[in-house]
Amino acid sequence: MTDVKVCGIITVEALAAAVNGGATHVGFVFFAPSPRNLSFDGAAALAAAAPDHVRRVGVFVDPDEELLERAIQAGRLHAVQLHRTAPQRTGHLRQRTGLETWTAVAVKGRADLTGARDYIGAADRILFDAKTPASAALPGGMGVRFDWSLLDGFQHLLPWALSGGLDPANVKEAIRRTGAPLVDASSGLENAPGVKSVDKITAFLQAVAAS
Ligand SMILES: O=C(O)c1ccccc1NCC(=O)[C@H](O)[C@H](O)COP(=O)(O)O
Repeated sequence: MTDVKVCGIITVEALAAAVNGGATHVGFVFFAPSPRNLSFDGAAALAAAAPDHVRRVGVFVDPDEELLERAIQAGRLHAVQLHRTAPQRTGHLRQRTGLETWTAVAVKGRADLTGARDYIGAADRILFDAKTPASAALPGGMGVRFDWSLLDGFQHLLPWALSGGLDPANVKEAIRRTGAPLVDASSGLENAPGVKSVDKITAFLQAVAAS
């Protein structure tokens, strides 16, 4: 069975759809420019509504330690996911927080994959996500997909996840093609940026369960 992270949840309705549909992880974004950005109060409210068996992952872009600490407490986070980071910084934050730590590796070409090896000993999981354009405001959550064939024959030395442009229509093929142990989606489960669709979340989780 493939694990699923529904990322960018900001309402209890979306949270309930993810939990009831069998998501193993939910993602709370703490990045002000994102349409999915959560306040600390918002994160606390969602955490109070979430059963503990569904892992709460905080999503951060090169965060300072105060933001990280406050978000971890508010969202009672089980894990942190770091974008635009580096191995040493990741290892430092992992040690400081004591939490499971994911790092996003932005992929456009095969050379991008090799950077994942630098996180051995620093991160607990690699999230292979599509590289968003340099001009984009966000490093994730943009519905950009990378060429899954780049993962062909890649030797994964850490637990990993597949992300970037996944939606209810393509996730089965993504799992078949890559063998991903965990899939992560955000904008493909929305009707507009930041507006999650209960129907799309449900359909996504059903498609994963059927794969
Ligand atoms: O989702 C955001 O707004 C976001 C903002 C800043 C950094 C990361 C962000 N999302 C990270 C995720 O884990 C997304 O689920 C992942 O990038 C895939 O997004 P999508 O292509 O929209 O499914």
